Amino acid sequence: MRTSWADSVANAENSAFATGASASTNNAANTNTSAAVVAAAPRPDRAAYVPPHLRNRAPAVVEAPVPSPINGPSAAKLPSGLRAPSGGTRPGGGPVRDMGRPGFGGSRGGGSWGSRSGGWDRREREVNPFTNDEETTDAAFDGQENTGINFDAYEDIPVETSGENVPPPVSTFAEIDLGDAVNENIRRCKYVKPTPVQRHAIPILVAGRDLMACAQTGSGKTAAFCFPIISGIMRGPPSHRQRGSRTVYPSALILSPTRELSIQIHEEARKFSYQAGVRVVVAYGGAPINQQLRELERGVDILVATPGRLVDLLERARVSLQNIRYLALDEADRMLDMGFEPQIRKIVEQMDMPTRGQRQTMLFSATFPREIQRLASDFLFNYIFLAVGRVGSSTDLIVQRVEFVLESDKRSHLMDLLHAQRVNGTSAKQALTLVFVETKKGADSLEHWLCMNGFPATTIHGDRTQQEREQALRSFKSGATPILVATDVAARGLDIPHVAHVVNFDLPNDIDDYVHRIGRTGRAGKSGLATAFFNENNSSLSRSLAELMQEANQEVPQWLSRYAAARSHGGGGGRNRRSGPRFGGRDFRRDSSNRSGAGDYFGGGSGYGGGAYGASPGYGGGAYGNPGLTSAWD
Ligand SMILES: Nc1ncnc2c1ncn2[C@@H]1O[C@H](COP(=O)(O)OP(=O)(O)OP(=O)(O)O)[C@@H](O)[C@H]1O
Repeated sequence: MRTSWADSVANAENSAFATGASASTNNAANTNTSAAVVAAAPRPDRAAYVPPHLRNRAPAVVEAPVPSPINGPSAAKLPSGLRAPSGGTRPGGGPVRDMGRPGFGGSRGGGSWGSRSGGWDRREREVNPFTNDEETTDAAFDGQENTGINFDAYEDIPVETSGENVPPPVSTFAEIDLGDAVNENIRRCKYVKPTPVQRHAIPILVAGRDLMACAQTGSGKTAAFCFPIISGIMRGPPSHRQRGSRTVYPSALILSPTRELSIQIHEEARKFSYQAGVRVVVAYGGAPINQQLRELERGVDILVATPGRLVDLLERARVSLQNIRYLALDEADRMLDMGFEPQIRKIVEQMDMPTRGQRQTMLFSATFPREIQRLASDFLFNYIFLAVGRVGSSTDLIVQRVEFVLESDKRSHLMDLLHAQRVNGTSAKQALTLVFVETKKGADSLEHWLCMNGFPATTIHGDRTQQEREQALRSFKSGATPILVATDVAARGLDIPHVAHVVNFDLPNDIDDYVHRIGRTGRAGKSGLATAFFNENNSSLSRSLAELMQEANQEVPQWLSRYAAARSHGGGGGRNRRSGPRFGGRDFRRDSSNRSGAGDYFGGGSGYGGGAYGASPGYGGGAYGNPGLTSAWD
C-alpha cells in the first residue's frame, strides 16, 4: 500500500511543487464554471477556496458557481428509472422533499461533466494512482492478474430490493451517466461490467435515494458507493471555504471501522476520481495528525476517515460537516454495533452535519443483523433496502472446511496445512495465507513460532504501531512474508489480492465475524479456501456455522451437525443472532413485528426487484448486542 502517512509525506512534496505550476490553469478554468444547482440544504455563504500558497498574492478571480438549468443535459441522458422519484413519504408522514435532496441526479444534476473548477481543478498536478497497480503486479504474482475474474459466478444471485419507487438496475456502466472522467477510470480499473451490487446500487444512489445495501464479501461494494458520490460531486458546485479559516468543508464523508480499510478506500476512491477534479483525503488514528491536517488544508471533497480521528478533527474545528451531501458507512453493521455506535451518533447527529433527508446516506456491509438494521434506520430517510445474495451469507466461491482440532494440536495442524500447500505446488509467494487468532498476544506468539519453523510470517493487530501495521500489510501483499497472522482488525473489508487460504486458527464467537474473515479470500469472482479449527470451545458457533456452510453448498461434517443439533435441543446458542429459522435477505421493515403499528418504517411501497428469496423470516436470534472480541479492534 502506498498511501500510508509515511508515503504521503513524499507525495505531498511532489504535489506542492506541482500546485504552483497549475495555478494559472485553474484560473482559466474558473471563468468557465458551469455548476449544477446546489442541493436544497442551506449552504453557508463562503468565499472561494484559495490554496494556502496563493493566499498572500493578488486574489485570483473565482466566479460564483452559475446554476445550470434543472433537467440539464445529464438529466436528459438518464433512463427514467434513474430520475428523482416522484413521491414517497417521510418517516413521519408528509411529502418528501426529494427535489431538494442533495444528489438527486435525475432532476437536479444538470451540471456539465468535466467543468468542475472553482479553485479545485487539480487534474494537472495529480499523482497518478494507477501507477501503484503496475508496481504491485510484480513477478511474484505473474499470471494472476485480474484477468481471471469470473463475475458470471454472481450472475444468478438472488436480489431483493424493498422500499418505494426503486429505480431499476442497469446491465452496463454505460447505461448510467457517471461522467467522462469516472468512465475513463472504470476503464483504467479494467472493470468491464458492473457486479450485481453495482448494477442495483448505483442507479439507486444516482437517483439520490438513501440506501441500506447488503452484498457478499468481495463483490464490489466500494465502487458501488464511490462512483455515485464522485459523479454527484462532479455535477455539484466546487467546494468552498471561508477566507482566513482553517476549517475545511468536505462534500462527502466515508467512514470505516479500521485504519487499513480507510487507507484502502482512499486508494480506491483516488483511482475512481482521477482527473475528475474531486479531491479525496484520508484521516485515521495512529498516524501524525499534522500531516493529515496539511492534506486537508490543500482541499477536500471526499473525506475518508475512521471515527476516532474524525471526532478529533471536528473538535479541533479543522473539519466541518455542514456541507456534507453524501454520507457513506462502510461495514455499517460494525459501525453501528456497541463498540462504535456512540461515536457514530455523535458524528452524525450531534455535530453540524445536515439531517437525514438533507443529505444522502448509504450504508453497506456483507452482514446486517436485524437489530442493527433497526438502529441504522435512524440515520436514513425513506430508504431502499438492497440485498444481493442472502444477508450475511458467504459466497460459494469459497470452499469452507471445518476440522476438529484440540487447542493443544492447533500449531502442528497448521504446520501440516502449510506443508501440504507447499507440496501441492503452490509456491509460498503466490499463495498468501491469512491466519486469524483471537488475541494480540496469541498473534505475536504464533508469528514467532512460524518464523522459527521456516515459514516467513508477519502480524497485524492493535498493539502494533501504525507504521508496523502498514509495513506488515505491505510485506504480506508483496509475498515477502506470505503468512499474515491477524486479529479481527484485518477481518473486514481488506482487499488483498492472492489470498488463497484463510485459516481460522481461533474461531470467532460471532458468525458474522466468520463471514467477514473468510471473505478475505474468494474475492471478485475468484475461488478461495477457508479452513477453521473447531473444538469444544466453539460449540456456541456450531449451529450458525453448520447452517451457513449448508447454505453455501459446503459439506458439513457429521460431527459438526451433531454439535449443532445439541445446541438446538439444549437451548444454548443465545449468542448467535441467527439461531432460529434461517437467514434470508430481509429488510427488517418487512417483519410483521415492525409492520404492526409501525408503518413509519415503511411507506407502504413494494418493489421487490426480482429476488427469488424464500420466505425465511430473517434473523430469528436474540438482540444484537454482544460486541464480540472488541479488544482486537482499534
Ligand atoms: N465491476 C468490477 N469488475 C471487476 N472487478 C471489480 C469490479 N468491481 C469491483 N471489483 C474488484 O473486486 C474486488 C472486491 O471489491 P471490494 O473490495 O469493493 O469488495 P467488497 O464488496 O467491499 O468486499 P468486503 O465485503 O470484503 O468489504 C476489488 O479488487 C475490486 O477492484
